[in-house]
Amino acid sequence: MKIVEITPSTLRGTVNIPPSKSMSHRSIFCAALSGGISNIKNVLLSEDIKATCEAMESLGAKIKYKAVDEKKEIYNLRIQGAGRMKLKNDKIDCGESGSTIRFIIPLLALLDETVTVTGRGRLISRPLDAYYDIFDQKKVYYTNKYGELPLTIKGSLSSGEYSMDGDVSSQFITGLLFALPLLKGDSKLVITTELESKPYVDMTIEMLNRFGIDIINKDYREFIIKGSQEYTSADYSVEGDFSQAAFWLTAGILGGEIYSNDLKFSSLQGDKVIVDIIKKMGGNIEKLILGYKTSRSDTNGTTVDASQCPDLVPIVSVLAALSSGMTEVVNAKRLRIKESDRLDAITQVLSTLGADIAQYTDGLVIKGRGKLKGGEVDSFNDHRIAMAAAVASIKCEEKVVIRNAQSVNKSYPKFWEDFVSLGGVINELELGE
Ligand SMILES: O=C(O)C1=C[C@@H](OP(=O)(O)O)[C@@H](O)[C@H](O)C1
Ligand SMILES: C=C(OP(=O)(O)O)C(=O)O
Repeated sequence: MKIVEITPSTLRGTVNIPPSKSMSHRSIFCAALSGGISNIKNVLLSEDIKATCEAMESLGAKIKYKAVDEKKEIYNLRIQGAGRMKLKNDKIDCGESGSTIRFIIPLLALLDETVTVTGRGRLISRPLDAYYDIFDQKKVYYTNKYGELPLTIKGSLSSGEYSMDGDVSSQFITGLLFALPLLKGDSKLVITTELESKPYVDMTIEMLNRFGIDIINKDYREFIIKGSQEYTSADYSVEGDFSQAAFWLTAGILGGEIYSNDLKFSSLQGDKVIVDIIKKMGGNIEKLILGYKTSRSDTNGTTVDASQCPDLVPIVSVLAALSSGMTEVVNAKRLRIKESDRLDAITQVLSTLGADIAQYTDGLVIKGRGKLKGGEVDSFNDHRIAMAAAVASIKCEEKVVIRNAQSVNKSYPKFWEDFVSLGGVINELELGE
């Protein structure tokens, strides 16, 4: 376990935002399913992306890694796709990556071979029921003890009508959109309730289009998927990650001046909305050529609807805890089934640091104050909680100690290095398990 002790300081300087995790997963999946060679450039080999690469190698893709910036773990990937998948390994470990497991399961259910998927940490119990319902309807055999991983599947999905609730996780919809075009016949995916995390579905469809797959989106209520489609190879360079940028943009508002570079303004990433949230709260944020500059500002509380940008909640809660007035985070039920129960984790962490915060079933209420106290907190093994606590330290009077600080490896292995490069003062301690 890594423990990071932070002595509060103002952060300032320039940070190159790491490549998007969501776009990396999607491009690697698509490249691996094509019959040719794709070059996927600017990939951060975080734990989750490594899980996706290994999973797709298990389906027959061959991946060559060329370091672009070894220190930052950024690589260009040359992916020889497997076309129609060829199962090389019947045990697939998705690590702690929800995206990897939810994107791959429908593909495995096309194979008609016995294959087991597993994972670690909270992934073991993160819900997959949306797929089990489909498997029951479509007569795909599966077995899982107590509803948890490992999950063994043997079956063959058939084309036709599929239906799914829109408020559990868009990752199930993405998973089906990857697999259904490969069936012989046409399919229709009906979303039975208002779809949450819509931008993630837009990102999926954009990536599928790049790789030659066509999906008709009927107002997020129905997706029409023609059968017998083929993935074609493509080259793609991964854009910067707005979910990660949110930490540094907020750090700039709380402290000195921070330049967050390598962001694509026309990105489909829903977490781009962090820019609007900061503006709405009264933060100084300026669009420059390469990204944004944020600088110390007095901000005010607001209402944040988390339904389309769940991953922003931990860091937006930090900003809210240090803004005047009340902030309400609404429509955030899904946060309870992420790497941690994020509504509970952020409430515990921020309360320990001295914030005034309360949780309810699907949201948070935060009463802001000028400063926090500091203290010792756990990341709950959740990367976004660790990173949010680190940014909160900027406005703490005393030291902040973060246990399980290695959880950042899931999406941003060089987070602590970037924190220090911006002037963060940390002491790291490695303890045995
Ligand atoms: O498809 C994706 O890349 C993701 C979808 C979101 O999940 P939900 O759809 O479950 O909200 C998000 O929280 C996750 O970090 C990444
Ligand atoms: C929830 C996340 O990822 P995943 O669902 O892919 O584990 C995340 O990155 O915050």
